[in-house]
Amino acid sequence: MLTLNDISLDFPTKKQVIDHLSLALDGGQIVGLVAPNGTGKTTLLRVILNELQPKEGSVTIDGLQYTSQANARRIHRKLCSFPVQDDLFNDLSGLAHLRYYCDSWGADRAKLPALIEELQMINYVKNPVHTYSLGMRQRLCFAMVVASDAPIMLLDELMNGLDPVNVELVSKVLLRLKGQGKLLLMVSHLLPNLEAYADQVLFMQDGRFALTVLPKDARPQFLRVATGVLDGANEAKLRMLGATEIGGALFIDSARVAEVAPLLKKADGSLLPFAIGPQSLVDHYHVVYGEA
Ligand SMILES: Nc1ncnc2c1ncn2[C@@H]1O[C@H](COP(=O)(O)OP(=O)(O)OP(=O)(O)O)[C@@H](O)[C@H]1O
Repeated sequence: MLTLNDISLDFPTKKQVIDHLSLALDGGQIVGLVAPNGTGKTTLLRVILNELQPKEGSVTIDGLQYTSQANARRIHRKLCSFPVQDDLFNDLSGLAHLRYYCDSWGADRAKLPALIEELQMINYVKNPVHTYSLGMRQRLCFAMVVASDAPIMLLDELMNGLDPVNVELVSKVLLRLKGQGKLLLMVSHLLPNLEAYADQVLFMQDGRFALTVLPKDARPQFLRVATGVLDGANEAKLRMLGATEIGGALFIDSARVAEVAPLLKKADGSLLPFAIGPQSLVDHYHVVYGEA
C-alpha cells in the first residue's frame, strides 16, 4: 500500500535527515514513528505527502508515484494528514470543517453524524472554532482526517493536548479504522499509549529506522532491578550473569531467576524490589537514544 524506496533527503543546514530509508507498509495496521525532537519524523511525512522531494529514492502508493500532476492528484485522494491547528478557520464551525474534508476526499457526508457522536462533539460542533479549547480543536482535527475516509492517514502528534479520557476515545476510533483496513502512521511521543495499540513501532535515528518493535509480540520476560539498590559486589555479579542496564534499571532474562534471587537478598533475608515483565517502549527508547 505505502512503499518508501531508498529515500534520502538533506536540508542545506542539516545533512542526511533521511538516509537511504526503505519501508513497506500494508493497510489494516497502526504504525508508530518514534524519535527525539528534531530527528526527521515530520520531514518523512512531508516526503510521503510530496511536500518535500527527496534527493534520491521515491514514494509508491498503491503502485503510483509522484511522476506527474495527475498521479499526485490520484495519490492525494488516498492520503490524509493531520491538519495543524493553525490551519483551522476560526470563524467557521467544526461541522463546516468536517464537510469540507468529506467533500475534498469524495467521502460520504452521511457518515458525519455518527462520527460526531463517536468523538463526543455534538455539543460544540456547530459553534465557531474560535470558541474551542485546545483539546476540542485537536479532536476536530482528528475528526477531519477520519471524515476524509482516506485509506492512509498520517497522524503527526495527534494525542498532543488531549486529556486521558480523550486519548482513550481517540484510541478506540483508531482501532475501528484499523479494522476497516486503513493504514495509520502515527508520530507520537506518548509511548505507553502507542504500546497499547500499535502493531509496530519504528524508532528513527540518523535518518534510518534503528529498531522496529512489535508491541503485541510475545516478548521475553525480564527481571528488572533498579540500579543502585544492590550492593556493589552483587550488582557486578548480576552484570556477569548477563544483566544489561537500560534507563536506570538492570534487566536480566527471568529464566535465570534462581541464580539472580540470592543476589537480591538484603541482610535480613528480605528481597530488594524487582519487577518481571517485557521491555516497554520506554525501555527500548532508552536503549536506542540513551538517557536524558
Ligand atoms: N524546511 C526545513 N529547512 C531546513 N531544515 C529543516 C526544515 N524542516 C526541518 N528541518 C530540520 O530537519 C530536522 C528534522 O526536523 P523534523 O521537523 O522532521 O523533526 P521531528 O522528528 O519531526 O521533530 P519534533 O519531534 O520536534 O516534531 C531538524 O533538525 C530541523 O531543524
